[in-house]
Amino acid sequence: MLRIGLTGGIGAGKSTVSRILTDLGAVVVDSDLVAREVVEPGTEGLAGLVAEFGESILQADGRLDRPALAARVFGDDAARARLNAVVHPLIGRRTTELVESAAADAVVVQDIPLLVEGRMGALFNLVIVVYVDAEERVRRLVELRDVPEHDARARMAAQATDEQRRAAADVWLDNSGPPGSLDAEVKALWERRLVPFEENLRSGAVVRVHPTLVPADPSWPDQARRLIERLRLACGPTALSVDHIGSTSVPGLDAKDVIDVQITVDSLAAADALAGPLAAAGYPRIESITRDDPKPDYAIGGEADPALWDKRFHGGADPGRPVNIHLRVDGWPGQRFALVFRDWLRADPAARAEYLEVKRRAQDRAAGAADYDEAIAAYVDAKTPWFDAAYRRSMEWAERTDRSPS
Ligand SMILES: CC(C)(COP(=O)(O)OP(=O)(O)OC[C@H]1O[C@@H](n2cnc3c(N)ncnc32)[C@H](O)[C@@H]1O)[C@@H](O)C(=O)NCCC(=O)NCCS
Ligand SMILES: Nc1ncnc2c1ncn2[C@@H]1O[C@H](COP(=O)(O)OP(=O)(O)OP(=O)(O)O)[C@@H](O)[C@H]1O
Repeated sequence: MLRIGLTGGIGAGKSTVSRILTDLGAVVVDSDLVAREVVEPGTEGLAGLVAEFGESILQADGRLDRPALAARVFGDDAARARLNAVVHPLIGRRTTELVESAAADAVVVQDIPLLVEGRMGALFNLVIVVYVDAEERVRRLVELRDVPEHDARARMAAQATDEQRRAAADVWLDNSGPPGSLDAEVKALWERRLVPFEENLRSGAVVRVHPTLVPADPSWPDQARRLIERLRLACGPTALSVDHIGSTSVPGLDAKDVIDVQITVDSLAAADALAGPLAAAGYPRIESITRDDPKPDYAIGGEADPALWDKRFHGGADPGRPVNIHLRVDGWPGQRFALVFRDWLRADPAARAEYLEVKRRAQDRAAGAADYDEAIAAYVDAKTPWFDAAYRRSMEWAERTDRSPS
């Protein structure tokens, strides 16, 4: 089962996107509908609200007077917090039941207006944000849905900002265009990313990309941050630290469009214990980067016992975001080097330029390869001699500047 979180500010078009996804075959769980269900007459939810806000929030027929409650909570942070404290746990429980009843191969889309506010992003394999500028949202709510303008604005003020939503978004859908303008984009997302992602997740397949350099992407650190949040959740306290490493962690450095992350653990046995949870979260283990090289790490730092370079290696199931996940043991040379090498490149423009040249040559060598495995092997081989020296240089730099990895 692939779990997608769908969110956006009020009036941005979540329901519109949900409908397109439902037509394509997704199982949609709508939090606004669940929120209504848990306060139906006779429920624990409605009793809780009456205990909190009094009988004045009931209509004559005993049902919740929604406009009356809305008038009390939008514009009053404390009252809204009391409302949320009553209903959110009930919404969460019922949502879990609905999600668990979906088929094993379902793409489940949870439409959650308050996903960002509730910091729920890491619970999902992917977060989709629907965006429309606030003034246009007000216009649509007032003109198309008859929402009073002050109510629309009060709700917006009670929600996350566009900037906060952008930071949480793996996929950003701009719904500023005319009706229907998102149809093709959502269909392409479904066919090219969500369906293959679900298949990969179920079969344990990982996404591989040919080693081609792309210009530095300023959104890499944000993408890594979301990946790290998901990995922390999957690993729990067994992960002593989860860090963005590699070229995508060095601002301005062109790189393969693959995010590298290091999970530090206290033993290889601890890394092995994480294989199951990581695979379930969409990050299955790979035996080796290349077909012929059972020890994928660079044979560098010759003074150290090669066994101390051992690690576990995982990839990702999302076709839209290739990742390399390195599990290494705390204090072993490879674990330290990953962090020191990153910090050295961040601090030293000349080292960065040198490394870029090495990567360009490696890319050229990989370009002639017959298949993926050969290409990666050629790419890694071309970089290894430089890495051997870079290991010593970066470690010397760390000692000289008295840096422990930041
Ligand atoms: C206050 C209530 C009774 C008003 O009902 P009403 O029918 O007017 O609105 P409805 O529930 O359809 O929500 C419409 C939109 O308002 C916004 N909204 C609703 N509740 C909240 C909230 N607690 N905080 C911020 N925005 C909210 C969302 O964008 C939502 O999509 C109702 O919104 C409610 O019970 N809210 C608490 C549950 C909740 O948080 N729901 C939203 C996400 S799960
Ligand atoms: N591209 C568009 N152009 C114009 N109007 C649109 C567009 N997309 C959606 N709308 C309209 O804007 C309004 C809000 O859209 P929708 O109901 O999908 O938003 P929502 O994010 O689900 O809102 P809510 O937060 O209330 O659940 C609706 O009346 C919808 O028909």
